[in-house]
Amino acid sequence: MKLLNQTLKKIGLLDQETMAKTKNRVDNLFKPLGSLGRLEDLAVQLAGITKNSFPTVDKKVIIVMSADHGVYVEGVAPDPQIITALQTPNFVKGITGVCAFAKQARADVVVVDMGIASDIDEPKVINRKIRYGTSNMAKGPAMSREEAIKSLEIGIEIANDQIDQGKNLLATGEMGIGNTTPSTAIFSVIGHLDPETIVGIGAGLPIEKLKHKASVIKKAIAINQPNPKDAIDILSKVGGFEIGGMAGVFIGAASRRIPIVVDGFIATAAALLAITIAPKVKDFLIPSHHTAERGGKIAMQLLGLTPLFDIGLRLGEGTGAALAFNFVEAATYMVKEMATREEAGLVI
Ligand SMILES: O=C(O)c1ccc[n+]([C@@H]2O[C@H](COP(=O)([O-])O)[C@@H](O)[C@H]2O)c1
Ligand SMILES: Cc1cc2nc[nH]c2cc1C
Repeated sequence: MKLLNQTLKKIGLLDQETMAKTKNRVDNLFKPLGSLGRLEDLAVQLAGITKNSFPTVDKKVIIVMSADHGVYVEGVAPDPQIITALQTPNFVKGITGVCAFAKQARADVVVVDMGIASDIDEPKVINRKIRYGTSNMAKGPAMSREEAIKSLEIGIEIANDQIDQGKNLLATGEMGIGNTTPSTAIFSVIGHLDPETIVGIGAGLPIEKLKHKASVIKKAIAINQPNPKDAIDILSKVGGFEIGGMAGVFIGAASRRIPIVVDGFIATAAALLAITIAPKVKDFLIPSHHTAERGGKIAMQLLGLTPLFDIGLRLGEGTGAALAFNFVEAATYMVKEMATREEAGLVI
């Protein structure tokens, strides 16, 4: 709890002066006013985060967190649970979806075992296993409050390690068979929503099983009664180890004034927990895409952010975040490389 509290105390506000200076430069670039759309907003946000009108975001990393879920036994996911353990080493081998896009974006991928249900025989996967999967949230809390805090603090430590190594743009991704179920529970609790109105197919659950998935989520909420105002309570009762880890990464990045990209449905649930713990974290978040998962649009509304693009992604892993890195870096090139009217010698 000490690391979490110390980190929360360090989170500041966006620097309004640098933002105003950058907005002025962007408005004076030789182009029609506002014609570079969201890239202009990104440039101003990055200036506010870094207190620098000309920030560099060339050292990028996607932190992929893996874990398993006790609620899997309720039949809420289409794939064998072992896929979490099988796919996780593939992230360090460079052969997954997120690795392909990270390579294109010149980003590192760091992989963390937060609580996979079996041991991972791959030394490059960082072993921060809290437990061999959460407990079944349809029967009781997914984890203890201590474990929830531990997951947040591991996320903070991983973010700090990466930033200490020089990373200046972070993102989170995840892998966890069944994790759209706790994510939907988190949105339902914080948004006071009936799970049936937002539940989706996840990695491809047959439509006829959706009602069952919603009923499992409803049962988990009814049994555990998470307090919608206490994100640590929600995380412990209906969350997951990788979800807590990602929430910790968001908090850690914000405390160091490092921009951080939010990926899809599960990462959005983690970001929502992070801003429920510390509302100031929101200013440091950059949402990548609208996931095609059914509740995705509502999830983003709960977070209060508008993603950069909507191209039907629903893989997770950090794939959307890796693509978004290109937009974020482009915004910094726009400010640096384009000339203002004055710099271009124009007097009209
Ligand atoms: O990020 C998303 O928007 C997303 C949407 C649906 C599924 N996923 C991925 O699919 C897995 C979870 O799906 P499920 O059906 O097992 O709950 C997990 O490994 C996620 O990375 C990810
Ligand atoms: C193959 C596979 C890859 C994934 N990557 C993220 N979630 C996933 C789920 C499955 C099933």
